Amino acid sequence: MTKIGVFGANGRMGQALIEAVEIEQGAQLAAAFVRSSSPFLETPIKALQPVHSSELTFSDEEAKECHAEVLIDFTLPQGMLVHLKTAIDNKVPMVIGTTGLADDEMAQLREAAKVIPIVFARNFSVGVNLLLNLVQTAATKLADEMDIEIFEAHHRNKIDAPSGTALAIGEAIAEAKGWDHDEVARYDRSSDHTAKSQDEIGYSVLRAGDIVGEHTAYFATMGERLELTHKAASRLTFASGAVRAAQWLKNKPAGLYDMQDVLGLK
Ligand SMILES: NC(=O)C1=CN([C@@H]2O[C@H](COP(=O)(O)OP(=O)(O)OC[C@H]3O[C@@H](n4cnc5c(N)ncnc54)[C@H](OP(=O)(O)O)[C@@H]3O)[C@@H](O)[C@H]2O)C=CC1
Ligand SMILES: O=C(O)C1=N[C@H](C(=O)O)C[C@H](O)C1
Repeated sequence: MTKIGVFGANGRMGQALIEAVEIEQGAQLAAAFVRSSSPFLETPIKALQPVHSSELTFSDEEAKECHAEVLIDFTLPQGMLVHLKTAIDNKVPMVIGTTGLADDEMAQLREAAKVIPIVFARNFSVGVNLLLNLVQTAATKLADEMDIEIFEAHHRNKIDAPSGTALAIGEAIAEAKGWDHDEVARYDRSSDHTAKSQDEIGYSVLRAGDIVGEHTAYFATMGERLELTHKAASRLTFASGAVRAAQWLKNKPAGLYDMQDVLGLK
């Protein structure tokens, strides 16, 4: 049995994580945390996620006392860093799905992984993690004059762009091509009126309605086009992957792991 603590329990992913812990065999909810300023503090978990118990939510400042064997964070970068400090101070492994991390925030995560085991993934679905391998095959096997573009679509409330998954796909392609991702990524064509180069990865973004998460990598040339697409239909897909990662991580040594490690896809 793996006892799991969930941060951001009132968030979209927090609620999906509580449901996933309930569903997954061998997982148990140690505690659900919200911010100490949250209107959801000390409300029944059942109010957030009906399938769960009527135990109350705790403040994330109380996480050190919850006896969780693994902590899961899908919040925002500034919240994740506070929660990460709690995990380090208490030597508790952590699963992190928060996206939109700046370089210095990513550096802090890497430092933390020298002390505790961490699974960090910008997408916890099986399909996207397979897609990361498929785009590398396409990037290396297809002719060099292919145009490479990445499109992502998400719900209206997503604030980081491009999505963490889109960037992970672009970074996987850049690695396969031997490119420096930061040099080849092109995010905005509105002020740069030059033709498409085959040595660049273009990104485009859509935000609308309740789209859970869709990603397409395009490999196009004259006369043909390959599109590799993943569509998530439910947040439970990501949440179940994160709970699986937590169970996998429980007894691992300190280090930075990703979902491909968990799934054995490397
Ligand atoms: N890796 C993956 O597979 C996936 C990653 N994500 C990522 O997960 C993250 C959350 O997404 P989502 O659930 O849709 O977002 P929501 O806005 O629904 O939830 C965010 C949660 O984080 C909490 N939070 C925000 N800031 C802080 C802070 N400073 N300290 C403590 N808690 C804080 C919020 O609390 P409050 O309500 O009090 O503000 C809320 O509970 C995003 O980064 C998203 O990209 C999402 C899906 C899949
Ligand atoms: O915010 C979301 O919703 C999602 N975020 C992740 C990302 O940024 O890639 C994963 C998923 O697509 C949903």
